[in-house]
Amino acid sequence: MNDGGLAVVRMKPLGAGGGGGERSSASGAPSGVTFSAPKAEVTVDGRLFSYPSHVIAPEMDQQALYDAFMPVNMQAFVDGVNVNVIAYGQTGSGKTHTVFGPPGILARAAAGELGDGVDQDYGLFPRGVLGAVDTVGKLRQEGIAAVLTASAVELSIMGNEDMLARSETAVRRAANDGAGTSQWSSAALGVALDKASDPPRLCGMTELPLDSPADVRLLCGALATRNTAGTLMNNTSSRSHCFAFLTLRVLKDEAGVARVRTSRFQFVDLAGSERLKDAHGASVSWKEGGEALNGMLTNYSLTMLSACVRGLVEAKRKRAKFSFRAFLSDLVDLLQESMTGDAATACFVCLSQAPTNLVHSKFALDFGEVFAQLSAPRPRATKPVPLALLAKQTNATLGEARRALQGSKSGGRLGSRLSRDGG
Ligand SMILES: Nc1ncnc2c1ncn2[C@@H]1O[C@H](COP(=O)(O)OP(=O)(O)OP(=O)(O)O)[C@@H](O)[C@H]1O
Repeated sequence: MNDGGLAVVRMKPLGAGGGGGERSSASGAPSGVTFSAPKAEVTVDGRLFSYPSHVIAPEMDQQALYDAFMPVNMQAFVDGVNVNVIAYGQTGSGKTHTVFGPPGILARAAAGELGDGVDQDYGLFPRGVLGAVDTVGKLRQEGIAAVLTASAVELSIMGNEDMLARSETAVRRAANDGAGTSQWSSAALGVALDKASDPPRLCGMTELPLDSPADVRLLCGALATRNTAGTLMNNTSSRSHCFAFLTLRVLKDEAGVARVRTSRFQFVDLAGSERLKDAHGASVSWKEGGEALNGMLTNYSLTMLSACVRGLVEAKRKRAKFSFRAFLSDLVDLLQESMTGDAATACFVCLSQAPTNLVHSKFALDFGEVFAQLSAPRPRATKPVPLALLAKQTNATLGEARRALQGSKSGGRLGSRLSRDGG
């Protein structure tokens, strides 16, 4: 495994659960989906897809998946390269399972039920977090100054939500300390996209320093607040795109100048692509209307992503100019580095074998096919920034934040472990 996993298809086990389309597979109906892991091929409804670099058989467990694809990407991250791990696929096909684990696992981890080590059901992210914490500990033992932080953001129609700030509000509310009684609003916890930075970055989100098992539990608790809802296709369907970030800052001495190199690892659990009729039924009631609208707009951002990838591949073929500016979607901006090849990238197309899902399965494989034609990754380590400059910028940001908070009702009280990210 040395390409990091640019075009991987992961087959969901027949009848693995989740409701909806899987029921028919569980009952043993002919599925119309065949695959060969050794040949890395999938056939859906008679159409052969032979582009995948790997086809993951349903019996491959979470540990084996991590071992096959993640060490090379984790090493790149530690070496200063930005990395994106993306799960794409129709609703209920196993994206959240791949990135985070089965339903409820993060809440159990947050409650301390799973201990401080790697649980067998953990997906790529919790495993990556524990691996990164371990690595940073080793760097520190070698005398290298390194800081690892985590952030988590949901991209939804209500705006981009800071999951750590939201969960802290929830914790305060539960503790009934009187500080967090208001409902969430995007104005209070929203995270903006800074398009001026290169590449575009989310800013204004909480960064949680990861130093101890308690920090990892806090992070799991924040991710467990993911916005999910039951649909006809998945009992616990994620209704948003979820970005979980690890940021690593390492202090280096270069020719007598102290510099900080920053690399970012984005774990991306995309919301499911779905046909509204399949997910919500032919007649959507008022009660379900909000969810259906959410699904429609989520599909819109996925369509935008797909159009961008296709446009870029076509522009490269014709040697024409291409600009990301036309695509009005934070999702596109945040994944830009994967499209240009500047970030190390693993893309997992998750696939259901259920006969009722054949059309969706073909859509998902179509996306993977185009994505696989993007530039081969040629990731470079990010450029270290002088520590003095970073300190100046951070102080300026803190000053602005203080001024903005002056007079605000809450006084900007945040938990002692949380700090606001300046960008
Ligand atoms: N490889 C797998 N092994 C075992 N169970 C799986 C696997 N993939 C998915 N499942 C199970 O199938 C169900 C649906 O999966 P999951 O919620 O991850 O789908 P999803 O693609 O994230 O859906 P949505 O887009 O609707 O959020 C879950 O119960 C999950 O644990």
